[in-house]
Amino acid sequence: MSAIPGFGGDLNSNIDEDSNLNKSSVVEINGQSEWRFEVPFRTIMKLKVVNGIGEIFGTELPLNVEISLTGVKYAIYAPLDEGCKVEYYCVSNKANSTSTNEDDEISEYISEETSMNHYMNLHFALESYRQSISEHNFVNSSSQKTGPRVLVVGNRHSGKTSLVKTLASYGCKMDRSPILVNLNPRDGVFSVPGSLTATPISDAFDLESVNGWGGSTTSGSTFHNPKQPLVKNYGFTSHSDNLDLYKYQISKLGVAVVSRMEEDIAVKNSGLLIDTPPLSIKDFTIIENIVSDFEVNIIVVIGNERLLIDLKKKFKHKIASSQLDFVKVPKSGGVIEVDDAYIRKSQEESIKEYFNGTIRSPLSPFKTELDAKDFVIYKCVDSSEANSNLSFLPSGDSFTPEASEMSDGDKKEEFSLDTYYSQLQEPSSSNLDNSIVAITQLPQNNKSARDLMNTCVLGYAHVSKFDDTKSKMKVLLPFPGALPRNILISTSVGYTE
Ligand SMILES: Nc1ncnc2c1ncn2[C@@H]1O[C@H](COP(=O)(O)OP(=O)(O)OP(=O)(O)O)[C@@H](O)[C@H]1O
Repeated sequence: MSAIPGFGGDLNSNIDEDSNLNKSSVVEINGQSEWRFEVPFRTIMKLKVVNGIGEIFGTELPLNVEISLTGVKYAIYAPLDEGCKVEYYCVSNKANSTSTNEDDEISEYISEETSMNHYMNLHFALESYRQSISEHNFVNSSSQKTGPRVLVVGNRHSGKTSLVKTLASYGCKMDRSPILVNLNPRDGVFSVPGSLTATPISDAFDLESVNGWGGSTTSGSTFHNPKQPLVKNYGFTSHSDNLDLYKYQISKLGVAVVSRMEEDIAVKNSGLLIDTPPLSIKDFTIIENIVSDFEVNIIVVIGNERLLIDLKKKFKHKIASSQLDFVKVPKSGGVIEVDDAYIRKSQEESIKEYFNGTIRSPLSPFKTELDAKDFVIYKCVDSSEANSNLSFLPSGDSFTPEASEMSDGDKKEEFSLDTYYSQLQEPSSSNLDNSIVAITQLPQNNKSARDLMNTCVLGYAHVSKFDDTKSKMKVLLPFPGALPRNILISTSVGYTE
């Protein structure tokens, strides 16, 4: 099958085998040390563990199996005293040879100062909690309890995502299935950036995929067990772009997660691991909302004494009634302050992977042309934009659905959509070209604002081109077949082929 422009096609063909950047090298990692390395997007590192046990953020690397990594900042940790021996070489990545300004060279060093022992202790504390809950639930079927609901907070680049990933991997190794909740819309976790997801983790992560997460059920059969995320569309990559919508989607995700746990005893015993965007004490209302929406009972603060003390003061009533515990863990010296160019590039790569798959599991996305008139399209409202522009809007230019279009439920609650979504009255190339749109579960004839807010996302599509004269849009779908005539929500997440 020929490749769709910009979406790569057969990813193996991107490897330029002739241009070896490096001859094969060997790294010996002592026990409880970690080998930290950064691989630019222009380079593919092929590595294998040839002796001992090595793990990346808790996911054990298979012995003598070569894996390919590109655009990553990782550390291989050797948990056992025997240490671990790794062989690697690098080749250039043809697909990205011109798309970034980085060097081709990898950077790497071994560090004996790792925080992994703290993270492992935290894991064992959570595991003994899960064990006691499992035993309780086994004998008391009528009064079941829930495993640890852990919220990880910290500064920007403090290693929150890496810690959550490590705890989920270790939990999975002990046959647990914790739900990994990603509340950082900047990262696409089993989905595209701009979404908030909750995913039960019952299999290892796929280290070779973008950001080391892996495929979801949208990807069909994948190398690892596909994960099945519950996706709420937020539509922006920063949580502050529409705080009301962000909080709303968090609360809806919380309701869904809590009821998911009620239905599955293995998940209920295992609890939750919640990753967050960088939050400070100024964002206390967000933290408070997350704590109540997800019934959080353990807050892990990474390397920020001040935040820990401030949060303890704010939550003293919950601490006094033993509803909430705090744990402080140090920040790892290996955490890298990634720049905006790297973040944007990895967002693009995760969108590309969503449609095109990985090296091992390439997908066949489906391109089709659709008539925009056949669809009802909404757009997420950028509240920072709205706040500055609102006063200039002529009266009557409000995006609140017409009274006749609102359902009785909405009228009763005086629910207004205009802080969250506005309908695209005139879809055009200026507002749809190169954008990611969410396909909701909601049929077009549903006029309830509340239903629109509460809908889940079936998947995402990419509008590559909008023809203004014909009012037709060229759309890329992750699956073949007709796009359901459901309401679409255009996000502010862009992608250019
Ligand atoms: N021990 C380590 N060695 C090498 N790289 C690491 C290590 N720990 C984390 N990193 C890398 O540092 C970067 C930042 O880490 P991470 O994403 O976990 O931080 P974060 O606090 O979630 O960031 P943000 O605040 O931006 O959401 C990532 O690319 C991650 O892979």
